[in-house]
Amino acid sequence: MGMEEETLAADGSAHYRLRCGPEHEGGPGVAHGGWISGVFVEIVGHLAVQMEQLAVTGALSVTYRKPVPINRPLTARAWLAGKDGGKWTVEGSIHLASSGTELAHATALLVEREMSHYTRAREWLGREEAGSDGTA
Ligand SMILES: CCCCCCCCCCCCCC(=O)SCCNC(=O)CCNC(=O)[C@H](O)C(C)(C)COP(=O)(O)OP(=O)(O)OC[C@H]1O[C@@H](n2cnc3c(N)ncnc32)[C@H](O)[C@@H]1OP(=O)(O)O
Repeated sequence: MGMEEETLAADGSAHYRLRCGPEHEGGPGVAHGGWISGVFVEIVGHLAVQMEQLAVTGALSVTYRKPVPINRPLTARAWLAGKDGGKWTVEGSIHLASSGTELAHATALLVEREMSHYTRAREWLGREEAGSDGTA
């Protein structure tokens, strides 16, 4: 996703240097919105990894404030905004490195899981496909 460096701050927030390459161009000189969302999924998810907790993204809301330029140094941050049992609210932002201006902001709901999540997912897929006649 164009991540070049990650640092963890003492307050637990994660800070990144990154850049959007031309392969993710969504309009002349600017990033595709899917790349921006993908960066957020990665950085909010990685915050849980850093805290040694397996969690999946249940919901992600992105506000695209300004076009994100390709081929320019960017910075990003992710931080824990709240926790309610096994549900985490994690926020993220992407900034133009030269000015610090916020270009996009995200709020994500992460849901804690055990590794059995993936076994159940495979079992669920098996049931779905067994019930399908293949014409869907
Ligand atoms: C440079 C370094 C870079 C490093 C990069 C490394 C990358 C590493 C990082 C990469 C990271 C990649 C990460 C990825 O890409 S994860 C991939 C994308 N996400 C998924 O595939 C998840 C698919 N969805 C599910 O599996 C289920 O729907 C989940 C598990 C999310 C919930 O299933 P379920 O509902 O059966 O779970 P529960 O019954 O235990 O519910 C628990 C609680 O959560 C509440 N709830 C659930 N969903 C929502 C919702 N949408 N809004 C509001 N609330 C919601 C729910 O009401 C309940 O609340 P409460 O009743 O307890 O109050």
